[in-house]
Amino acid sequence: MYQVKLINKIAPCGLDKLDRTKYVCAEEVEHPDALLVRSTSLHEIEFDSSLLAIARAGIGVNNIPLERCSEAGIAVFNTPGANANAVKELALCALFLASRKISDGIVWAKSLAGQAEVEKLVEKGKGQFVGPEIAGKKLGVIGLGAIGVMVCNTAHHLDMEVLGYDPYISVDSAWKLSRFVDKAADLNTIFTECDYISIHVPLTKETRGMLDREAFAKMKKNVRIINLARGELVNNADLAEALESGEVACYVTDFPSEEVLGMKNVVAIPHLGASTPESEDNCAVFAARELREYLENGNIVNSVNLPNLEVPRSAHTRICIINRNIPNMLQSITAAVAGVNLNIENLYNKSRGDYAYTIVEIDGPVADSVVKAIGDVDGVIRVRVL
Ligand SMILES: NC(=O)c1ccc[n+]([C@@H]2O[C@H](COP(=O)([O-])OP(=O)(O)OC[C@H]3O[C@@H](n4cnc5c(N)ncnc54)[C@H](O)[C@@H]3O)[C@@H](O)[C@H]2O)c1
Ligand SMILES: O=C(O)[C@H](O)COP(=O)(O)O
Repeated sequence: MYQVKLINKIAPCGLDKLDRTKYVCAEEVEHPDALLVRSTSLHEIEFDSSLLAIARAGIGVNNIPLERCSEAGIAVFNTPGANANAVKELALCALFLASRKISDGIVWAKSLAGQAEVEKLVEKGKGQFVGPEIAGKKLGVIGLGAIGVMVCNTAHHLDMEVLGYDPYISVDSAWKLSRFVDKAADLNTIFTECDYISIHVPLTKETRGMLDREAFAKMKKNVRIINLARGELVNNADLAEALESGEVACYVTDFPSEEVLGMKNVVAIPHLGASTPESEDNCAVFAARELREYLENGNIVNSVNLPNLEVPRSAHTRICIINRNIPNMLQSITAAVAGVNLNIENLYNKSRGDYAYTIVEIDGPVADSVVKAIGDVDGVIRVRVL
């Protein structure tokens, strides 16, 4: 039986994809083959040597120690695009929240409860919540992946002028992007020209703090910023200054922190971007399928730390090897197999950065001694026989 440890609440329709005659899925699992996780941080968690895979039912993997996983031969997966529509819808909502002082207005209206002539008070007091329309304004979108592209395309239909920036845009995203979205040559163009800026990039060493004092100083006075991606993309101390001085008119974030909650003109949403039944189901189903394919067939689909390699099984046995991307690996691995006179039916190998993945198919059983010989090859990190 495969043991899958559930770190967060995962939608049941995803768990249904894991056949209970082959899988145990529970919060308490002693020696897990796999973890299913959402946003809980795994950085401080020690992994059992049994652990083969982690599936993130969602996109951001900054809660997972990727380097440590790669070194331990643990494949990490996420679910690209599976919650993009939910975040796009919240981003549209955030555009209006950033403009129209809706959340302050709602709080104020509620505060009128119990007072006489509420209708009159409403008409008298509503002037304090005036905010601009988004039509005709310029929106800058940083990061044109699954979410960013959808935000751009929809904002165009709301009559905004849209500028997009992504130096690493994928061919797939480029195909999906509306021709009405203009390409920003650099971040400065987004900073200097836009009335609204929405950020949709992963949190990495490169993007951490990308909105800082220098960036705010270049922005138009009264710019409105939407951050549904990760709190750490913004330098909080610099943001506080920019909000205080009025340089930034409003900051809408899906990542409240104590610091941010203390700032003025902040609209804080409690990380609801992917919290729709549709996206929770999508992510859970994607993640469960990725785990099943990896555990049962050794196929890697949507990994964030290892090369993707998906090929149909066409022989009795599969030897799946995670190895370093260094010279002579294939020669050493095939020598270990040939040493006992086994014939290789198929051999697949793909690399990604410092790591590579090799599938060797043999038309018959494979002795433990062969597995040991492969495992002993310098540069081999993990061997599995399926
Ligand atoms: N609030 C939520 O609940 C929620 C839900 C999903 C995703 N997210 C966050 O949103 C991020 C984006 O999600 P996605 O599904 O669009 O991911 P994605 O991988 O499809 O797109 C990310 C895009 O960012 C681009 N990028 C990377 N570095 C960049 C840089 N320095 N400058 C400009 N562009 C850069 C990439 O090229 C890619 O096109 C996730 O990484 C996650 O942190 C939040
Ligand atoms: O990166 C993501 O996919 C989002 O931040 C969603 O996180 P969640 O699954 O914890 O809602």
